[in-house]
Amino acid sequence: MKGASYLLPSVLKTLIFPPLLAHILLRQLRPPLLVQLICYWLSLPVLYILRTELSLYRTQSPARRAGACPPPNVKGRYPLNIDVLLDWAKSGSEEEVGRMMVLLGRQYGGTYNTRVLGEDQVITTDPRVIRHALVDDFDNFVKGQKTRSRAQEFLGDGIFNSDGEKWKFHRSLTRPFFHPTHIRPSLFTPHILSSLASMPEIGSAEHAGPSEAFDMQKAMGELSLHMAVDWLCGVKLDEPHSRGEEWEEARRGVGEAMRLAQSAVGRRMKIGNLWPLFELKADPLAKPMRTIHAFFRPLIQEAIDRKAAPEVDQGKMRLIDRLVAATDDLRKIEDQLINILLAARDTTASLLTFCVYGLALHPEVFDKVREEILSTAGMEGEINKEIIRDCPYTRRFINETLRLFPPVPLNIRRTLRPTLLPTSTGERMYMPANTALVMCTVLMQRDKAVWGEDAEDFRPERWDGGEVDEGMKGREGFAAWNLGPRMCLGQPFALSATHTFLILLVRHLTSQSDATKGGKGSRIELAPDAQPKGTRIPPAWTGEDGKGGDGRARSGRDQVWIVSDVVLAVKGGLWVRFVK
Ligand code: HEM
Repeated sequence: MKGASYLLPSVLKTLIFPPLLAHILLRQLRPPLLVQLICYWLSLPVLYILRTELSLYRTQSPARRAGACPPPNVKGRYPLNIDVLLDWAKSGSEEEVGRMMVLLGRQYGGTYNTRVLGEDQVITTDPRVIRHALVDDFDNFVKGQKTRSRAQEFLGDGIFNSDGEKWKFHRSLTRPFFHPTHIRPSLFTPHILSSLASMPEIGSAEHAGPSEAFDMQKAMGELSLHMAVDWLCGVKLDEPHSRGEEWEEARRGVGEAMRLAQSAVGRRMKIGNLWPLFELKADPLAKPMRTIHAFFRPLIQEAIDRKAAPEVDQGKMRLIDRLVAATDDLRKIEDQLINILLAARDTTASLLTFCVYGLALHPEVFDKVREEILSTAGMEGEINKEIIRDCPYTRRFINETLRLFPPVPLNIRRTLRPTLLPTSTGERMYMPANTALVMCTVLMQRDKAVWGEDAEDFRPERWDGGEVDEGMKGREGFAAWNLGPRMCLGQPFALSATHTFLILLVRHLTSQSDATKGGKGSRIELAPDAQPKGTRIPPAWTGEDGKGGDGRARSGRDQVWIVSDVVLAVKGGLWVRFVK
C-alpha cells in the first residue's frame, strides 16, 4: 500500500498501542466490560498527553543546557491545541489562515511552535531564522523523506523532491541551461503577442467603450505553460503537429493534469501521515500522471532521435536535449522535465497576474512604468536584454510585486539534527531534530518590523539605491526567490519573460491616471462585477470606505481575494477589462 511506511507506525502509535497497553494493565483487575471500554477510549488522549509532555521535557532540557530557549508554544484553549487545529480547519480561506498566523505572531513573536496534537511545528516570519535555515545551516534543513514520499509519484527524484547528492546531481546538470545566454526575450515574444491578441479588445479591431471582462489569471496560466514548454522542449503548443491523437489529447490536458497532481500532493501534505487512508477508494494522481507521461514521453523520444542525428542545430538546443545528452536514464529525464515545468509554470503565471493587478490598482505607478518603457523600448521594435536592463523602475515594480505577492508564499524544511536558531531579538531558540520549520515568506515580506511602517503600501521606490543590479540577493527580509544554495534557478527566465510581457502589454495601453496624456490605447481596470459568485472580496475586509476594514486584505488595500493555492493566486481569477 502506498505510504504504508509512514501510515502504519502512525496508526500503531496513535490508535493501537494505547488501548493495547490499557488492555494489558486491566487484565489482572478484570473490571466490567463498560469500564474496560471507557478505559480503552480514555487511553488514547491520556497517552497522547503523556507523550506530548515527555517530548516537551526532551526539548526544554537540551535547550537550557545550550543557553537557549525553545520557541514559545502556542497555548490553545483545549488540550493538544485542538482548538488551534479546528480554527485552522474551519477558516474558509488562506487569507484567514494568514490572519491567524499574524495574530499568533503578534502574541508569540516571529518564531513559535504550534504544537498541534503534540507535534512540533515551528512557524517563523523572522528573517534571521529564515536565513539560518536556508543559508547558514543549509545542510541541516532538508525537504526530508516525509515530503518526498508524498510527492514521489509526481516529482520522482527530480530537483524539487530530492536532497543531498541526488539534489546536487540535478542542480549541476540543469544549472548551465539557466544561464542568461539560453534565455532571450525573443523566445517569449511570439507567445506573449499571441496571448495579447486573444484578449478582448486588444485582439479586436477598432472598439470604443469598455471591453468584455476576462480572466487575466487564466490567460497568464496558459501563457506561462506555452513559454515553459517551448523553453524546455522546443515545442509550440498551438502549432500543428504529427504526433497522433494520444499526444494531441495529452497536449490539451497537460496544464490541467499538472494542476490536479499538484493539488493532490498539496492535500497529502495538509493531511499528514494519515494521507493513504484518504486515498483508499481512488488514487488522485493516477489519471493526471497518465496524461503527463503521455505528453512528455514522445518528446523525450524525439530528443533522443535528434541526439543520434549527425548535426544538431545548437540554436535549437533545449533543456530536454541537454538532459538526453547527459543521461540515458529516461525516468530521470522525465522527472527533471516535470519538476521544472512545475517550478516554472504557476510561479511565472502568479507573478504576471499580480503585475497586472499592481498596474490596475496603482495608476500612478502604471504611468511611471509606461513612461520608462516607451522611452526605452518605444512603441514597436524587437525587445532585447539591453532594453530590459535600461528599465530600472520596471525592475523595482517587479520586485515590489514579488515582495507583497510572492508566488511561493511559504516554504517548509525539516531538521536532520538539533540546531540553535538565531533570532532578530538576539535570543537563541533550540530546535530539535526531525522538526518541521514553516517559513512564511509572505508574512515576513509584509512585516512592519522588517520593512517599516509603510510595509503594506505598494511602493516600488523603496527599491531605489543601487542594489537592483545585484538582483536584491542580499536584501534582508526578501526571500521570494528563496535564499542560499537552493535559490531559484529560473530567476532569469521569470524576469526576462515578465519584462517582455510588460513592455508588450504597455504598448497597447494609454496613461492610467490622465487620459489626455496617453494618445491611443486603452486603460486596464479591475472588473469586480465579473468576478464569479462567492469569490468577491468580503466587504468586512476592505471596510466601508475601502480603507481599513478588519485588518485583512493588507488592511483594506486589496480589491481581490488572495489565496495560497499551491502558489499565491486570486480566488476565482483576476477579472479585468480594457477601457478606451
Ligand atoms: C516568479 C517566478 C518564480 C518564483 C517566485 C520562484 C521561486 C522559487 C522558490 C521560492 C524556490 C525554492 C523552492 C523550495 O525550496 O522548495 C524555487 C526553486 C526553483 N525554481 Fe523557481 N521561481 C520562479 C520561477 C521559476 C522558473 C520560471 C523556473 C524554471 C524555468 C524555476 C526553476 C526553479 C528550480 C529548478 C528550483 C529548484 C532549485 C533547487 O531546489 O535547487 N523557477 N523557485
